Amino acid sequence: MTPFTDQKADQIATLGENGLIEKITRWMEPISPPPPFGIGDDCAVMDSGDVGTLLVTVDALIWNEHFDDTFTPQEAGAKLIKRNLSDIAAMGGAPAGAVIALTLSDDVSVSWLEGFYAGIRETAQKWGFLIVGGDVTRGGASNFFGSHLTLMGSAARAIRRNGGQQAGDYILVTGDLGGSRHGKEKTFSPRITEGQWLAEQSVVKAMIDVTDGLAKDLPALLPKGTCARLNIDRLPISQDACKKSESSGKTPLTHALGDGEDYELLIILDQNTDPELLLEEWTRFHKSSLTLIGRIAESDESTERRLIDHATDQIITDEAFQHFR
Ligand SMILES: Nc1ncnc2c1ncn2[C@@H]1O[C@H](COP(=O)(O)OP(=O)(O)OP(=O)(O)O)[C@@H](O)[C@H]1O
Ligand SMILES: Cc1ncc(C[n+]2csc(CCOP(=O)(O)O)c2C)c(N)n1
Ligand SMILES: [Mg+2]
Repeated sequence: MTPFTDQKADQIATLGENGLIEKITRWMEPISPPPPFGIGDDCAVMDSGDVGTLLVTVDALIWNEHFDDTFTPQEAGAKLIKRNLSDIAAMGGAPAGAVIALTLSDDVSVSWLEGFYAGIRETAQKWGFLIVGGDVTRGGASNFFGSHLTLMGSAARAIRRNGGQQAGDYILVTGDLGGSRHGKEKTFSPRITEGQWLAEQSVVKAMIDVTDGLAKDLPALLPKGTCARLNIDRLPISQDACKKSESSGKTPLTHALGDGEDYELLIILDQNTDPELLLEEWTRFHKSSLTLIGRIAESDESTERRLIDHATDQIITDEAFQHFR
């Protein structure tokens, strides 16, 4: 029996990425605790007694899915590390050690791999953690390169996706959004320092990193019975999103909400605080920007977990990035 099928109804493409993870969550239920200890957050949280809170995350870098021939091998290696660091940042953590699994076809170049590992080495050194092992396995005769990094870390206070946020709380985002294929997919810097600083602020309730686009990652922070009311004119839309819109025929807003690979932090702030105070403090410590983009609000069924344009009351319908679609 092969892992593959010709039956459309049985293909993961019919299910979509979210549907597949929902299924896996159900299949795993007896052996997988609820988040943040199991499936459902940026990292899994493990209680390690007196060492503090441990974080674990795994993310892939696959040829023609996450990088292409415009990448140098160093950029590809760095991206594998930075994608995982972004998830540690989203919990307010620091990286501690990692293992790498490679799945390679026979024709992968040794000199390319050397460059790939140089990118890994430089990036891990920059962020101060060790690669403690890994695995190599064969992925067919030709044209396959897959890599997976399992990264462990720790956090004094791990910020979850669900931190008891509710209608009235503020929504903020670091950096700017959209157009990542124009360069940010290679040059982004994971928001590790920013994530740790935010975790020290008791008014920060919840956090996620924006990898699939605001249109998908913001709903993951919205409790049942709520929506996000956004001040669209305040949304930090990148220059690259505007550049992209010139050739795509889509609006810069559509790119900002749906391109993905922003690797920014999306933050929920307690409503019983003045967000201006946090924004002011922020500028004293960080070069990157932080923007207040809206608030969580109560919703009816038709607007539940949707993004609403606060100025017009219209539902924003943009699609985010999804695999298997
Ligand atoms: N194959 C799988 N088996 C078990 N759990 C999974 C699997 N794939 C994803 N998950 C879990 O589902 C949750 C959501 O996964 P998702 O990949 O969307 O999060 P993420 O890692 O933050 O996103 P990204 O991959 O864009 O960085 C996470 O808790 C993750 O550990
Ligand atoms: C060759 C190539 N094709 C497509 C893209 C765009 N892309 C790939 S993965 C992803 C979102 C997060 O994925 P994941 O859920 O795997 O973390 C996006 C926006 C790219 N960068 N390079
Ligand atoms: Mg994440």
